[in-house]
Amino acid sequence: MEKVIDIKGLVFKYNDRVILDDLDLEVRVGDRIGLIGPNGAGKTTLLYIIMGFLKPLKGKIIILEKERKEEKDFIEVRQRIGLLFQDSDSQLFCPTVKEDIAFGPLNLGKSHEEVKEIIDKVAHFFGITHLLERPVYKLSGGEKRLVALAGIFAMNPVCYLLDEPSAGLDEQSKAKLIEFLKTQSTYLIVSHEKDFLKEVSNKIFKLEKGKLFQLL
Ligand SMILES: Nc1ncnc2c1ncn2[C@@H]1O[C@H](COP(=O)(O)OP(=O)(O)OP(=O)(O)O)[C@@H](O)[C@H]1O
Repeated sequence: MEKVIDIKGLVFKYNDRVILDDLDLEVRVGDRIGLIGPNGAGKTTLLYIIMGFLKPLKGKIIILEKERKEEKDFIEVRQRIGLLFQDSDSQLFCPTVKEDIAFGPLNLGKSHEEVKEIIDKVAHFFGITHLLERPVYKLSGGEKRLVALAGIFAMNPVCYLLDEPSAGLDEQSKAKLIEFLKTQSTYLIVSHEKDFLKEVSNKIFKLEKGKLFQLL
């Protein structure tokens, strides 16, 4: 597989307002893409369309070499592409951190033994072992972000879509995030932090007036 995502001629409107206007996007294996753009430009909307949460008016969406149109086409997409929501509260819904991280791999059919090993590995990597038994709602914003990242990492996706992953992270947690990204090969990151994006991206695009412009 060469292209993970191949989108052509995407048009999306909220009511009569055009958000994405004949937009093309390719994410190839090995692409580490940074996506910037003004508030309200449509960056999150684009990620939601890739995951099948929003339906475009027009456009061809090929993900993992298959055209995706209907709801059922996106089941595989959601199993193999990891989305980090901008708001961690949209991501975390289990009573405890441990259950939240276990949810994805259990859903993928991993055994309880395998899931236990995965939880140990990702919790250790993100330095959140001490949080595993804690209720999710009692975590701080930065802790929630790390737990959400660990939950996606646990699913071993082929590509990550990360919506402002560094927002609210302290220096140490941001360094962890960067270390994590260096172990991954294919991702698209939405962020307003240009220095962070320069450090972790090999291509940078700007979304403006409904279209993507390559800056780097
Ligand atoms: N359900 C909705 N109905 C109407 N307009 C909406 C709806 N959801 C989002 N929008 C609008 O669509 C536009 C694009 O939103 P989106 O969240 O994709 O922007 P963004 O580029 O991710 O912005 P930010 O950088 O602020 O996170 C915004 O102007 C937003 O107000």
